[in-house]
Amino acid sequence: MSVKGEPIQIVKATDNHTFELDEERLEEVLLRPDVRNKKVAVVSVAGAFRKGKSFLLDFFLRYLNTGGASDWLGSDDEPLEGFTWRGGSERDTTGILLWSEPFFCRTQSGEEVVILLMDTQGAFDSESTVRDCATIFALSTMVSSIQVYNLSQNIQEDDLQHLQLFTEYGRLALEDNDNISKPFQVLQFLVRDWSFPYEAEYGMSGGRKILNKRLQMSDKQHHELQQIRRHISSCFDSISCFLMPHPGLRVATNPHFDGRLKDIEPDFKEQLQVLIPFLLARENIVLKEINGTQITCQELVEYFKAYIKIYQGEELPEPKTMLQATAEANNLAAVANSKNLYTKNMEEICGGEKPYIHPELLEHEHLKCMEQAINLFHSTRKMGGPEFSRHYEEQLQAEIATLYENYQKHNNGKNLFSAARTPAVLFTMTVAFYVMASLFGLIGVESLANLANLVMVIFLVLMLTWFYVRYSGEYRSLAAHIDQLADALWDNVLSSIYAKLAEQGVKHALQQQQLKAKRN
Ligand SMILES: Nc1nc2c(ncn2[C@@H]2O[C@H](COP(=O)(O)OP(=O)(O)OP(=O)(O)O)[C@@H](O)[C@H]2O)c(=O)[nH]1
Ligand SMILES: [Mg+2]
Repeated sequence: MSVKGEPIQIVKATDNHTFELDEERLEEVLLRPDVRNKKVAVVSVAGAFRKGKSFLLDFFLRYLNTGGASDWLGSDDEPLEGFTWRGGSERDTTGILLWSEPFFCRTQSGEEVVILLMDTQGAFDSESTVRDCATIFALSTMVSSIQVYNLSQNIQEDDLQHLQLFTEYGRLALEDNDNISKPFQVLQFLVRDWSFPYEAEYGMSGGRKILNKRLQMSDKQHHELQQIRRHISSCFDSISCFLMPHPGLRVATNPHFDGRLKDIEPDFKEQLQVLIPFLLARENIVLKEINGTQITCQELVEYFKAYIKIYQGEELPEPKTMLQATAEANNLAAVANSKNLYTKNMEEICGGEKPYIHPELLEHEHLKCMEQAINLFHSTRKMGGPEFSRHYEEQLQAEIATLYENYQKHNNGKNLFSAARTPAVLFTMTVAFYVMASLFGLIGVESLANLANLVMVIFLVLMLTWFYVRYSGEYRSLAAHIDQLADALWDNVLSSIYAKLAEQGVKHALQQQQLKAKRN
């Protein structure tokens, strides 16, 4: 008996690694008048590519299609149809698919609800980025009430690591992340081709045994292992595991196998009859809840639209491969270390308590410290290779440039003359005119001596006024005018005289340094 309906692609992968929601087709299914106001259960199967996800979903279809009748598994000679599945090593399913026919079922309270089946793109194929895989897994976990995590042969630590990464990507997208209620509902680990029934028997109880072992936490465990386990438990309301036997070599290797029951090992069929009712029987089905409230099909459409928008936007951080993330962390740590070395060396030269140093000398020291910092960056072992590190070296140089700018400003602030430039200029002018007045007096040119005296008094008065304004905080605009006058005098007259004197000083200091270096 063939199943009514067809798989419809509701989430499509585009060429530039983004996903698009086919709202029209989604609404065709979920906004049907007999469906839209009913509560909904969404069962999704996700995991690595080529591991029999679509194949399994077709048995889910058979079960729901017959309403769970005792002979739901079908006859021996019937090919398995529904979500497309096939043999081979290349990926098949892409994006997210939904079965076009919703299934109705009456819960124990007598309410009629809708069950939807969802097939997903397999993770870790050679065409998908980490972000693609994380998006599909996160999206399907967010909209489903039961997420079947399909694994091959065992639950390995890397399976848990990926689960952690993907669920974190999902949790990040949920706005009401209060960290108290768990963001997702049922997680069903499904281990395919379990080959150690003598250790843990097929089915639920063996699954529980393995799951307890894998998710067990102990004080002796490394912090990293504990953290993964804590994270996974904090994401799902309920977690269980089921161990599936191998379906037989004809299923796994025969290119002409079309899903007929007679080609499938009896153990596999037996366990299908345990697993599927456990997930889909009306007394077990879990309805989709968001923030603790059961939602209808119509509401699910809105959530779907909102969630996909988040993944299309730029606001979420990009999930990376392990090497990329580690290399990034290594390089950032090396940048921070090198920057610290620069700061430490520069602090010794021109830090808070150190006296003013001439700008040219400061630049000389800055270049020396920067070279040391960059050498340290080069000599630190980092993952990712030189190409990858180049970008971080540029970042280091930019950060050092900013630090240097601040040191320059700080150093200038320490220059007594620039801090007290106005009084110094006024004082210099007062003294200069006093000397001039005395000289003119000495050679008997009284009129010029009087003029110089007058100018000296004016400068003296300006200086006293400036001091008064600075002390009292009154007439501040007057002080600003005096500052302007002093600046003009400094720029046009005094600075060139001072610069000549300073140049001589710096030359002398550099010569001394070179001599010292030669002697050493
Ligand atoms: N070893 C093994 N093979 C299986 C099992 N179930 C199905 N297969 C075979 O695995 C192959 C792939 O099945 P699909 O259902 O297309 O796999 P999929 O996970 O949907 O693959 P993608 O859509 O590419 O992600 C088929 O040849 C199936 O016959 C199983 O439990 N164990
Ligand atoms: Mg598939």
